[in-house]
Order: sequence, then C-alpha cells, then structure tokens
Amino acid sequence: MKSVELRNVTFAYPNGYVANEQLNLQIGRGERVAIVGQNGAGKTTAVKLINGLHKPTQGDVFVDGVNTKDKTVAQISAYVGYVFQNPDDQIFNNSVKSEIEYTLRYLKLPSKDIERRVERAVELTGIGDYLDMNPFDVPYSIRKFVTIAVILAIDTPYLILDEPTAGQDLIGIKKLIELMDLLQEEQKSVITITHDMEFVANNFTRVIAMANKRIIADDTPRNIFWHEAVVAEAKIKKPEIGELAKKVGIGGNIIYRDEMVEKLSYNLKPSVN
Ligand SMILES: Nc1ncnc2c1ncn2[C@@H]1O[C@H](COP(=O)(O)OP(=O)(O)OP(=O)(O)O)[C@@H](O)[C@H]1O
Repeated sequence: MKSVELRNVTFAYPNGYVANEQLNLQIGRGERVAIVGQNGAGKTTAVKLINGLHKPTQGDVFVDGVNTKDKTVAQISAYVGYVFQNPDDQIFNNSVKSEIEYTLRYLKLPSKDIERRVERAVELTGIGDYLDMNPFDVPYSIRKFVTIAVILAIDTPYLILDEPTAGQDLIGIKKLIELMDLLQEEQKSVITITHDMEFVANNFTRVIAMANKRIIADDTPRNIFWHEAVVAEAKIKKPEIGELAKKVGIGGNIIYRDEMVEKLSYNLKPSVN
C-alpha cells in the first residue's frame, strides 16, 4: 500500500532535546487525518519527520516505501508538501506568482506545464487578484493560501497543513474544506495539525492525539473527544456541542449539533402512556 509510515521513531534536536518518542503511524493515500494535542506535544516535529526536514534519531520513516534517510529533503518534497504554520517562514519571493512558480522552475518543468499548474493552484485557492503583489503585502489569511497554492502547484500526493484555519474567517475555512474534499477525491492525503476542534469534528474521520512527545490515541473524533483521559492528557477541548452535552448530562457521546437537536427533541417528546 502506498503510504507514509513512521516506525518506532524517536527524534532529538541537535541540542539533545527529545521531541518525539516511539512514534508509530501509517497514513495511506487518500486519507485525511487531523493531528491534535497540547502546545509542545511534538506535532510539528512529527510532520517535519514525514517530509524529511528532520531525519529520525532512532527508527525509520517511509514515504511510499522509501526510507527518508536515503533521500534529500528536495527529493521527499516532491511527494510530501508541507505548508508551514507561519506563512512568513515559507515565503521568499517578491511576487505571489513568482512564489508559486519558484519550485516548478527549480524542477525545470516545461513552461506550458508551469503555466497550467499555477493556473490550477490559483483557481483552487482563489488568489487570482493578488498574483502581482508582494506576498508580504497581502492579508495574512490570503498569504496562507499563497503558501497552500505553492504546494498545490507541486502536486504532491501527500500534503501537510500546519494550523490551516488560524487567521481564517468562515469563507477561508469553507475554501479550505472544499480544497480538502477535492484533494481526497484525487486520492491525495491531507495531514492537518490543528487546535480547532470544531474543524476536526466536522471534517475528519481520523484523529491522532499527541501528548508529551508521543501518540496517545488514533481514533475517530467521537472516540477521541469522549475519551476523557485522552482529552485531559492531550489538553484538548471537546467541540462546543460536546462540552454542552457533557455539562447538561446528555448521553450518547454527542459531538455534532444535529445529534444534540435530535437527542433533545427525543427527550422532550411526550410519553405515549
Ligand atoms: N530547534 C529546536 N531545538 C530544540 N527544541 C526544539 C526545537 N524546535 C522545537 N523544539 C521543542 O520541541 C518540542 C516540540 O515542539 P513542536 O513544535 O513539535 O510542538 P507542537 O506540538 O507542534 O507545538 P505547537 O502546537 O505549539 O506548534 C517543544 O518543546 C519545542 O520547544
């Protein structure tokens, strides 16, 4: 099966700080996965292992069966695209268009192909009005879409989005969801780090919870959000509806508004007897 896989992976930064311990994880093509957990749990470190920016101190990372230790970051980035948490850490060209074109030119793709890829990435991210602007002059929410467009144009089978909803309004979030749906239809994998639990509950079926350098759960949103020990250890919050259901003592491990409405209307139905 084509997948990214972490096998018994431990990673220590050059200063000796161990940020990931004994990670085991497999994500197949076409899967959509959310990684959640407290600040400093090791989420960003883990995804940087997937795209080869970090190489494991112990254990192995495979991308479609190839060990990342045997490849350069540039080689792996043709398979795994990483959209940084902060777009300013990623952007270095002086126009939006040249930012999107940069890697494609580096890869020496034919100009017709570059044009086609840029056009598609721009259309999918809706940034057509900003192409000639300096990326640092466009609003933060758009700048994030510029960095997403860069990765879309490279057309990698795996995409990592670090905090994609941060700084986005409802329109931006809707655009992101449409994008993730489309990528999934194309059998591409989207791996998303996020602190936005509503976004997780509504858009993912697989959630990986991290705490203290380790993966502590890999399950559905409902099982994650109603596993109180996981919620406490990963320091995550249930989606608001889940919190409310817990407060008012409604059973059923609710995490969605519709479930809440259904449960409440059922409870309020007059008894037949
Ligand atoms: N270059 C580095 N050198 C040493 N320690 C680092 C380095 N980068 C990160 N760390 C440490 O590794 C730990 C894990 O960081 P990481 O960024 O992976 O966490 P995270 O779960 O993504 O957190 P957040 O949600 O805040 O982004 C943190 O304690 C962080 O301080």
